[in-house]
Amino acid sequence: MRATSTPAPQFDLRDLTLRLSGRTLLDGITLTANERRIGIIGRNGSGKTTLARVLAGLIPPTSGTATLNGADMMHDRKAALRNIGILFQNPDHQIIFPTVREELAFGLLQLGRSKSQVATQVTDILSKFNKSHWEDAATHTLSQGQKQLVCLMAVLAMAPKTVLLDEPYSGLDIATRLQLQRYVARIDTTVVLITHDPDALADFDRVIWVDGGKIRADGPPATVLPPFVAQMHDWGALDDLADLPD
Ligand SMILES: Nc1ncnc2c1ncn2[C@@H]1O[C@H](COP(=O)(O)OP(=O)(O)OP(=O)(O)O)[C@@H](O)[C@H]1O
Repeated sequence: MRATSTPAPQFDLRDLTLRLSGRTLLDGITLTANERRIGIIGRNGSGKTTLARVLAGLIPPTSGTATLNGADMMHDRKAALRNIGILFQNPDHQIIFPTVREELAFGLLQLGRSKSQVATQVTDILSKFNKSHWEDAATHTLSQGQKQLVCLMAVLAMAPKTVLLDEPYSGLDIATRLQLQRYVARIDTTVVLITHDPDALADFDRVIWVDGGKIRADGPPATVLPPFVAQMHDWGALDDLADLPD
């Protein structure tokens, strides 16, 4: 009988720990995940962005392992480009090219595509978002929401298996947020969304609550979000903003 091999889980984190400057930022995180919509919530400074950076292979963990679809993002940069695309909170930290065309082309060139393939794919992604008229636009003239959409298109053009969005809606007005959320809802691959907005995760398959670099709760939104919101209100009644880090 032919042996059937089970595909590696999309995310496989084992005892992931990160210590920097004498502080433990991630503390023994272990989980596997295959869901299509995963939310990550937690207080400011709880370790969400740090976890995202380790997942994407941008920071090496101090100990433990993190693999995505069986590949170690830290040691296999080609696999990292295919597996994960990240949209950070501030598009100004992500956009480096003077025109939208060059910005969208960059990642595709990194994937080794030819110049003519890249030109076609840039045209395609702009047309998919009804933004063909943006191709020659100067990136510095775009609004925050427009820049965020350029970053999202740049990520999606590379067709990664997972799209990781780190607070993509902060700094956007309600209308722009709703428009961008609509684009995100249409993404037909796995989405990991880091957010402070519990409502944005109500329809998700799974929510992971990170607290002090550890997983405090992990499950469906209906289980994880109510205690999270209650805890946030309890903390809101304190004045721990006055505390300084150790
Ligand atoms: N390079 C670094 N060296 C030392 N400490 C760091 C470093 N980067 C982040 N930290 C600390 O790690 C902790 C977690 O930061 P992180 O940015 O991951 O939190 P977060 O949950 O994404 O927060 P926010 O919701 O505010 O974006 C914070 O206390 C931060 O000060």
